[in-house]
Amino acid sequence: MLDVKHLRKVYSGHGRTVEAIGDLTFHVAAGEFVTVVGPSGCGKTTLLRCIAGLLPATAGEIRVDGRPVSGPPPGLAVVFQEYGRSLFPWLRVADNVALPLRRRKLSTVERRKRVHDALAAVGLHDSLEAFPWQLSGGMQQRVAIARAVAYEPRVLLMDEPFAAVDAQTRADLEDLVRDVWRQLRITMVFVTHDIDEAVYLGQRVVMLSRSPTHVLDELTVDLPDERDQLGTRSDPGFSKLRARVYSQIRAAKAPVDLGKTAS
Ligand SMILES: Nc1ncnc2c1ncn2[C@@H]1O[C@H](COP(=O)(O)OP(=O)(O)OP(=O)(O)O)[C@@H](O)[C@H]1O
Repeated sequence: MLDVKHLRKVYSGHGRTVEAIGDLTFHVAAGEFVTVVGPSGCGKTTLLRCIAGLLPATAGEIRVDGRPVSGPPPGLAVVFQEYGRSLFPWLRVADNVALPLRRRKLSTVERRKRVHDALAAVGLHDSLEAFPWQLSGGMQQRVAIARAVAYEPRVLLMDEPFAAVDAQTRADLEDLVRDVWRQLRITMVFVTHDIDEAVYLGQRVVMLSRSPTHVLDELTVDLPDERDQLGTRSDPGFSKLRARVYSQIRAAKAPVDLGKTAS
């Protein structure tokens, strides 16, 4: 479904050259939930922008459904970290969610149904008429997720989407994302610097080195599909997995701001 092959990305300009991504190769199968974890500044956002066709690769290739990415691929949606900047403050919630559907040839009835269903799926069926600035940060991020879901993407990329919300809201949103994935079986690529989040959410964790980035290792998360914040996180299997991810990244001499430490 998604193939990243020898991806390299170098930024240059204003007398400065940054090799953000050195040589990245990994594969994501259709319907799989893959989390990508790496230290702050290792090129996670750069990677997602390249996959989303928003940034050209310096070298290497990305394919979605076998087709090389040279612009935004059809059927792919992205949820960014900065929900405050991704929603239009002058549009009501329902109109924000309906926005990407404008290009699709849908009847008004079908469009309304998709918007309503997507907002219901994220628990915001009663906020259709609200403006984004009337909602909390967590609710705004739910709107951004609903907008992506309403589009019915085959691939959903998420770029540290919960980094700016409080711990309780973050836990709720993590469960929401897993529910959405389990219902719709979209192919998910979720990047985070939080090791616990990567293990809790993913079926597989791809671990990245510091820039110039390469894949350190990949780990299958052999935890049951049915997960919950208390039970799963206190499971000895969960602790083992997060310790493995933590030690891999620490062994690569990552900086200290790597989310939570393993115990
Ligand atoms: N437009 C740009 N021009 C030049 N350098 C850039 C640009 N965008 C990112 N970089 C550099 O590329 C590297 C990777 O940045 P990127 O934002 O992709 O990392 P990240 O892992 O997403 O970071 P964080 O976890 O802090 O969000 C960094 O050194 C950054 O300074």
